[in-house]
Amino acid sequence: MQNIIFWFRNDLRLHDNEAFLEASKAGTVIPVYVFDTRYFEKNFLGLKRTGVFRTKFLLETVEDLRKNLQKLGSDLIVRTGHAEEIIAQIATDLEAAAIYASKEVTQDETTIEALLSKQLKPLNIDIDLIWSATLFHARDLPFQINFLPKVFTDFRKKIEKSTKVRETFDAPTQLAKVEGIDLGHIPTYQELGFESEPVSDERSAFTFTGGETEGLKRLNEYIWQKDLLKNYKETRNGLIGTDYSSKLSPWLSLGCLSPRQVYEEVKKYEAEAGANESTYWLIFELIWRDYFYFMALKHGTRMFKASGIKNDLMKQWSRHKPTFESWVKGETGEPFIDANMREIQLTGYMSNRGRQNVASYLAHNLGIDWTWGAAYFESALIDYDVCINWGNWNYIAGVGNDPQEGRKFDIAQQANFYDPDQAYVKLWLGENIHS
Ligand SMILES: Cc1cc2nc3c(=O)[nH]c(=O)nc-3n(C[C@H](O)[C@H](O)[C@H](O)COP(=O)(O)OP(=O)(O)OC[C@H]3O[C@@H](n4cnc5c(N)ncnc54)[C@H](O)[C@@H]3O)c2cc1C
Repeated sequence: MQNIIFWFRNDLRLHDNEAFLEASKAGTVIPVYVFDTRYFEKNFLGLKRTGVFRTKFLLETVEDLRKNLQKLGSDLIVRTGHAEEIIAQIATDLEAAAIYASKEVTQDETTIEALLSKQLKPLNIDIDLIWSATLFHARDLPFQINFLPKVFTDFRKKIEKSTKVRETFDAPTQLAKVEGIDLGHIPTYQELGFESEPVSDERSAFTFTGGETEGLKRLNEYIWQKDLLKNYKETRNGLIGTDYSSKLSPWLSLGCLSPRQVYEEVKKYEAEAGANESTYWLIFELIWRDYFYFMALKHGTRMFKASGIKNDLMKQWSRHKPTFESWVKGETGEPFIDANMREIQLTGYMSNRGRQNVASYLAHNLGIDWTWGAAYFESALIDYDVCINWGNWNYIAGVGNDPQEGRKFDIAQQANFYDPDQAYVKLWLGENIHS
């Protein structure tokens, strides 16, 4: 049987992984994961692109993936370096016939794909990139990507009317042994440039562990064991604790969970326990997630520029560092903002309600270049997803497609409504809520 390299990227799972399944059918699959050092470098703000909370989650995820592959008779080759060089080297050493991987959509990721493709050309090795990140398959969109509707509601209505979510793929049940190559070790925090692992905070709303196994467990706990889905729409704007929203985002972002798996579980619940607005709303949020992926596909690098996908060159942004730093540290003097910014700094997680408010505050109240906020989120968030993060920031900063021309929140009103007794603010800022 010919050797086929499977390059794991942001699809760190065995269930519903079409690319992996195809690779395992095409020959002896050699699973590889590369800790690409470019993602651990510092960005223009001097922050590591992948901060310590996401690193922890990623390390746990790769460890879990390796264990799950071992259970099927295979293993995971782990390397640290530049993905295109490492994958091409392994392919050469093992005389691989082809590389399979999941397709990505954004600039850095597609650049790496192109670099790999270039390295493979003289070796005459094919690369097969398979779409796997979204609920609705890119090929099933009822329009060409250039005609992606400018408004989310139009997108949602069109796709719900004419497109079916494809069925999930089962995980393979048995795999061939990986032989003739050093498996390599999962890097330590120090090897990735951190002094130590993060300190956990007992106030955290995210207390879970990385990996497909834990992701599937949380999905089951959220929908079935704790029966939380049935009230999701009413609780989702909560601020404290693990259960006000699903907390599936870190697993979805690394691909430990597939959105179609979540969809099927929701449908199963609806069939058994009944559908309601809440059960639909989780799917509605996954459609938002899809929208940002397709937006990234359509608009490319524009999403990362201050002028945004709208190419708004008129809007002037401040780049006043001390003001930005006060936002990062949670020292703006606005308690609701400061509490949220402390939470993200100390845990890597922040509620959706918090994210909307702090992003609006940075862009509209402080007038700071919103790309700084997005880059800070990239470093700090445990669930960072390039499409969702930059897409949401575009939207809130008013340089996206939002017909409302930006989302300026009245912070005091939001705090009164979502944190009426100040329990959240007190949790993060202490009893005397002056930051
Ligand atoms: C400025 C800003 C930046 C954000 N950055 C990210 C990011 O990097 N990664 C990320 O996963 N989410 C991001 N979000 C979206 C959202 O805040 C998180 O997905 C959500 O808070 C995660 O918690 P949950 O899984 O409990 O969400 P739930 O409310 O349980 O939602 C279920 C799932 O739906 C998707 N979803 C929910 N809200 C949104 C949304 N607004 N846009 C797109 N998809 C959504 C997520 O995959 C989420 O896991 C951002 C939102 C804002 C306003």
